[in-house]
Amino acid sequence: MTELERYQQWCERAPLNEAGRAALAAMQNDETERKGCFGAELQFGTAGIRGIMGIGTNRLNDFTVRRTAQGLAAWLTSTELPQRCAIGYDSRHNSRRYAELCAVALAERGVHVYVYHELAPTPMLSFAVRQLGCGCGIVVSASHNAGIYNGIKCYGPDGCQMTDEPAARVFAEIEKIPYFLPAEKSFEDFLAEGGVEFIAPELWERYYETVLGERLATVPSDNLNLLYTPLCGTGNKPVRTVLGRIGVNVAVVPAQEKPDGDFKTCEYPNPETDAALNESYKIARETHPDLILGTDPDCDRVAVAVPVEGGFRKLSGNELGCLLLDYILGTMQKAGTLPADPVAVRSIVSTPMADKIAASYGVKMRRVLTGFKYIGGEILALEQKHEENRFVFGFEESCGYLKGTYARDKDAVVASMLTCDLAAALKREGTNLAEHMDALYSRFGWHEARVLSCELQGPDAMEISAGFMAQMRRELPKAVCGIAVTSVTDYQARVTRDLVHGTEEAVTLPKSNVLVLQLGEKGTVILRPSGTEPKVKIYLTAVDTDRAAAMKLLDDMAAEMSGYLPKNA
Ligand SMILES: O=P(O)(O)OC[C@H]1O[C@H](O)[C@H](O)[C@@H](O)[C@@H]1O
Repeated sequence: MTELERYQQWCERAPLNEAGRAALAAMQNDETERKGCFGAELQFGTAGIRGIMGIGTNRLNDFTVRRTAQGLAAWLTSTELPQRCAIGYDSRHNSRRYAELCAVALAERGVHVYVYHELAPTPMLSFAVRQLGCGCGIVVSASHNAGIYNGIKCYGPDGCQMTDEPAARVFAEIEKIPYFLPAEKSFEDFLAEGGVEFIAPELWERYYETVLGERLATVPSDNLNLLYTPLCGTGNKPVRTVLGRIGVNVAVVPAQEKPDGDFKTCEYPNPETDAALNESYKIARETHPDLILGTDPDCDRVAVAVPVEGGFRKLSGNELGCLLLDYILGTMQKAGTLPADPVAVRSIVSTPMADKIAASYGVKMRRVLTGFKYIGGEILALEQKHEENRFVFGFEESCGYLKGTYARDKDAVVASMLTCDLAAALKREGTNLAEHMDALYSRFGWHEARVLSCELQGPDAMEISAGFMAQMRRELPKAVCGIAVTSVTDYQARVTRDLVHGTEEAVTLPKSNVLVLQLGEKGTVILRPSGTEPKVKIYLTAVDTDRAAAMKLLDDMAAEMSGYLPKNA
């Protein structure tokens, strides 16, 4: 179907209210807007289906949400899996509404639905899927995206976001479903009949106990003064509960304490950005906490900053990953609790420094594609061999971390707890996370990293990003900053070409639109389109035994590589 045909179909058949009809009419002569709304249908990306809320096949709205849940229900009812689904949602506009629409779509097909009675973190949904023996799960959230977005993340029976294969099967079901199948019963009807029920408060308590069970510290962290922000999302209650129980003195950023779909004072609540903590910095200048910590709206990722002379040093996702990895492996090794043949996992775009830290404890780091679902997939593979206790830690440079196997998605609650315990232990030794990080750099080499990204505007974003990757494949740089490219890995073609020896090796990871240029021991350049936002990303790493040299190289690499970014930004 063409964009115009889709538009026409909605004009004729969509049961819209007056505002909806007016929005459709306004698009008639506005090709850009129409293309944005009807130019495509929402697709599964890095983290499920995500899009701007609005009218059309390419937007999140009652019809596309209902259809997605109907597709999920069609898939579930065609399997032997338990006919149960758990649903969670965050603080975004329409999140609760979409959660109810999803519940109805599943209950209509005889699936028993459990819904959180109030907003809850993504990892708590993952936990609920496992605890309640569900065949699938849903989180209504667009994670870190700006407030105009929302999304539907779909989970499998292991509590992990669906990986490519099941997601493709669900997607095939979604595509068979017409957009405007009316619902005969309401959410309240199903609640009254028992087809839908709220998740019991006991599960919250069990989750807290489980997270606390992952603790490594043996003394309270009551020497730590923390400034915390839930960034207007779901973290406020669970993070404060867990940190309270380990003794941390927590002050909360008032303007960001309550749920707010507009994310006022943090319009782009992405923990990868320094700006996510701007409001916290204002307060910290007055209150002088030991540490600042923020969790993103669905509380699966965490941002951490340390007050340093003259300001604040925000740790990157890679840095916190290295600190937590070293803390976990070091503490477990000392306590004699490190399992035999431990498994730690990172994504291919996360820092290789973690591999060196892991190796120093005799642990081999596994690498997976971008998307925490692939880390969850590694845990599932271990579980199938009854070896899940070998999993010690998983992380991504985008600020997602998991210790434990009780959830199969990144968990900012457990990450906050471990970070605070480590910070408290360091404070007792007269140091802090920033200095400790620098000590790791001195030991393992300075791995300076930066992500360049370019936001693509307008309805042609997908084509521009595809064009960018194709162009890079056609005209691969032979050198970056005068450093020869020693190998190129194309995850799409699933091959690594060693340019020094002229050999080729097959890539074992699934196909993905990613290109990796290796600059010998000096660094890497990785290119991929984002799967959650209209962006292309270039991940740079510069390595040197000298800090200034690594930073200089990184700056030079950034200057050179930014010239390759598409121009419509
Ligand atoms: O780089 P993107 O595709 O935009 O994804 C950004 C992040 O989104 C989600 O949080 C995924 O779980 C992460 O794995 C990913 O790194």
